[in-house]
Parts: sequence; C-alpha cells; structure tokens
Amino acid sequence: WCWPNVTCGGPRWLVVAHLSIKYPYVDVSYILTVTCVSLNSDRYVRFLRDFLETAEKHFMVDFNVRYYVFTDCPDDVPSVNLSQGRHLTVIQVPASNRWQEISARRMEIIQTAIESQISREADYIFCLDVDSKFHARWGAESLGRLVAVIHPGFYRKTRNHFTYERRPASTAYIPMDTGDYYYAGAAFGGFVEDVYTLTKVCRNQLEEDARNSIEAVWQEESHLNRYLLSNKPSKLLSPEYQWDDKKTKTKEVKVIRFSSVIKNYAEIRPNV
Ligand SMILES: CC(=O)N[C@H]1[C@@H](OP(=O)(O)OP(=O)(O)OC[C@H]2O[C@@H](n3ccc(=O)[nH]c3=O)[C@H](O)[C@@H]2O)O[C@H](CO)[C@H](O)[C@@H]1O
Ligand SMILES: [Mn+2]
Repeated sequence: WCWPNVTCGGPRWLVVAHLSIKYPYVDVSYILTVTCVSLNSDRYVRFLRDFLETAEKHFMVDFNVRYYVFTDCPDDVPSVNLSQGRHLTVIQVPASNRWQEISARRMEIIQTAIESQISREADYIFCLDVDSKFHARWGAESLGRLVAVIHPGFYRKTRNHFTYERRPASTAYIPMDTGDYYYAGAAFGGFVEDVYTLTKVCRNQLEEDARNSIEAVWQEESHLNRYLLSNKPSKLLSPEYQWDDKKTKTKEVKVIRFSSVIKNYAEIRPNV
C-alpha cells in the first residue's frame, strides 16, 4: 500500500497487520541492512562508524535489525554499541581493483548472501551505500515488496535528462522517451525474495555486459534502473531517503533522513 504521510511517525500496529498476512505468528519484523564496503582498508571502512552509529539512532528503531557488512578488511570494522535486538554480521569478500567493479559486484554479493543465509533470517532487506549517514527517522513507513528511492539529482528533471544507459549494446539500455524515474543506486530494498530476484537479474546482466566488453554508464545503478522499468517498485521513497550533503536543502524536501557525505573522490576512488 501507500503510506499517506511519510514525514510522521507511523503507528506500529499497521506493520503488524501487514506482516500477519504472510507471517501470521510473527509480530515483529526482522529487518536488515546491507552495506558493502571494500577496497584498501580504510578508504571506505572509514565511513562505517558514522553509518552504524547514526543507524542506531534513526533506522528502524525498536525493530530487530541485523547489519551485514561486506568488506575485504574485517579487522578494521569498528566496534559500535548496538541496542537490544540489533546485531552485526561481517562477511569477508575479495577486493577488486576498480571502484566501478566493487560498486557493481554488490549485486552478486547480496544475491549470494541472501541465498546462503539472509533468506532464513529476515523478512525485509535494505541495501545502502556506506558513504552516508542517517539524520532522521527511517522507519516502517518505508517497507514494501520492492522499494526504490528517487535519486536526489533527478527529481526535478524530465526523463530525457536521466542518465540511463543509452547504448543498445548494453543490457541496461533504456531508449529515450521511456522511463518513470531515475532511481538511486545507493538505496533499494523490500521483501527478501523480491530483492533476491532483483540482485540476481542485475548480476546476470552485469556479467553479460562484461562478456560483451561493455560497462553501463553508472554500473549497477544503470542495471537497477533497467530492472525497475520492467518491475515497478511497489513503494517509491522520496529523496528524503537518499539526499546528498553536497546539495543545499530545497523547499520540497522537508526532512533529510539519509544522506551521502561529502568525499574526496580523487583520494578514495583514484581510478575515476
Ligand atoms: C546516491 C547514489 O545513488 N550513488 C550511486 C553513485 O555514486 P557514489 O558516488 O555514491 O558511489 P560510491 O563511491 O559511494 O560507491 C558506491 C558504494 O560502493 C561501495 N564501494 C565503492 C567503491 C569502493 O572502492 N569501495 C566500496 O565499498 C560503498 O558501499 C559505496 O558507498 O553511483 C554508484 C555506481 O557508479 C552507485 O550506484 C551509488 O549507489
Ligand atoms: Mn555513495
């Protein structure tokens, strides 16, 4: 369904009712965030402490949450005090040489983790960029079968200005005069089984493109946008849920809930 007012704290009974359709004996959702971190020890791990500490304050407060952190340097994961019912799982993944590959391989990493354990542990999953902080409530109003967020750079633009992949040779190709929104690659989620299908399809398409020596213009974000064109999200979140610290707050955005921090691209992504 569509939550009428995302800016207010919603009554919890609605969520319970929602869950009872599928899980009649479960009265609290088991929600989980996935963050992928990788590359040369502290380059992206440095964002993790703020991410986790602010998530503890704002993300699904009072629900069970399991954070999954994927990293090539598990020893550098900071220890953060977690509230009751909240856990952190760290999974070691190989590093890649190019940031584009690391970002894109998140689809494969998430798909594999859902298969091996997450499908037995959670009802919902959100997959978020680590270079970000929570600033205000991100709660049960965000739940849905398939949840996407409008990219903060594109909500005022018309679709021919969206940076979809425009080359027909890529499986992420979207022709001009087509498309609904430009979705952020940094935040998506939903029912675990729906996110599983999304990550599997995007992973397969990324691999097919690689075999054909083509890389979509915004890597997995381009494939996510292609997937969501054919598989419409059941819930669309406003850029309140994926803002960018570089952007000045505008009058349409009442509450900034989650935002990318400003980073020095030349330093942390040297092969830009
Ligand atoms: C707001 C938004 O929609 N941002 C998207 C955008 O740029 P961004 O500038 O937000 O990309 P980014 O540098 O944050 O990379 C995406 C994410 O991949 C992970 N990572 C990346 C590089 C690395 O060396 N190590 C590492 O762990 C990390 O979780 C990071 O947050 O484009 C990327 C793909 O091109 C992704 O689609 C991002 O989600
Ligand atoms: Mn990011």
